[in-house]
Amino acid sequence: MYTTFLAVRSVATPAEGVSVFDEMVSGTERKYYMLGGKGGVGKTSCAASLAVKFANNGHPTLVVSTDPAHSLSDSFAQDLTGGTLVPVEGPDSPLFALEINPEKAREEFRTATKNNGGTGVKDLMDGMGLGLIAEQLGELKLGELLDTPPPGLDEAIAISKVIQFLELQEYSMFTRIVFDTAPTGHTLRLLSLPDFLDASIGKILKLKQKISSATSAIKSVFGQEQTGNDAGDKLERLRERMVKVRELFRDADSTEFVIVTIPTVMAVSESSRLHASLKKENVPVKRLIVNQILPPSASDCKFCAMKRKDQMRSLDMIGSDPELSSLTLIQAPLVDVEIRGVPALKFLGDIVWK
Ligand SMILES: Nc1ncnc2c1ncn2[C@@H]1O[C@H](COP(=O)(O)OP(=O)(O)OP(=O)(O)O)[C@@H](O)[C@H]1O
Repeated sequence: MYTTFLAVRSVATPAEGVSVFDEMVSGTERKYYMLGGKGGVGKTSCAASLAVKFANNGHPTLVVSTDPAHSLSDSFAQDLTGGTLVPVEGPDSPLFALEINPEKAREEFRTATKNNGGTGVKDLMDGMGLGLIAEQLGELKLGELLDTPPPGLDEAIAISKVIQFLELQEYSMFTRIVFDTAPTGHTLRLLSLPDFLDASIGKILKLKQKISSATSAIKSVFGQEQTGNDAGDKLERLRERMVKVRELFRDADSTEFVIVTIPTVMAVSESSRLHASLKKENVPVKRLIVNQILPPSASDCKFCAMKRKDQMRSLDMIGSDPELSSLTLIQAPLVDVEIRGVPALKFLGDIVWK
């Protein structure tokens, strides 16, 4: 059995009589929760426990991971891999998981782009004496961009894939969607990425348009069959989805980014920087989970006493940090067993999400 001591304290208390979780669970319109923070602080455990709690409170819920390490499978102690919707056994209402492998998503996108246009268009252009435009297209280096992706591109493509899925009928049932996001650095880069993608994809699309009007003029002279512009369409759809992701991240009515941290000076400092950058990007943040707090004990060993004192200092630091002090603080204890499987996640969820 799990034993714990728990304190959920609010620095900025939510509206009188309304608990943190009441606010999160109310309403049947779709809401997104994104959990982010430094590696290893407990994002996956908190995300999975929130998803279990939503499902146990009547919300058909989807929990998404774009982490190549497949930590959701480990956390739920069930095989949730495969890149498609997988039901999670245990909760009262439907809970599904979706694990997207970012590297695989980029590879799929690259293959599709290559097959549908990349080299195909170039060969066609060469054959028609339009090598110059083909070279220009080559200079845009889409292949290279996908071979050596800039930081965050994998996650961006993976998240855009999730957004694409969410448009499908089978996903319409979900009223709560919980993202177990990538670690801090990647998350930040991802948030600034859509602007970059927007610019580079826009450039590619313009050139594609130029080429297709040139080729259709030539084709109409020689009576050749018109080929599709699938790669262009694909890029356009990726661009549209990236814009959607950016809007979704910033929509305070439907989305909340929850920062997860641990009580160490390093983690708190990083969380403070994370909140500052999220604010700059207009991403709505209301809550900060401080996870793995040592519970008090009557018979304290010297190590525990020292450790707890250290943790208290970090908590005080949060209280006086200009970035973090305005957030609702949720303290979660370090429990004495590893949190794996639905019963353990329910246990953690009942502690964290009150
Ligand atoms: N409050 C807690 N008490 C005890 N163990 C915990 C607690 N929170 C998390 N853990 C354990 O810590 C480990 C890391 O947790 P988790 O995988 O949730 O972190 P993460 O931030 O998602 O990590 P990563 O960034 O590597 O994906 C796991 O073994 C988990 O069971």
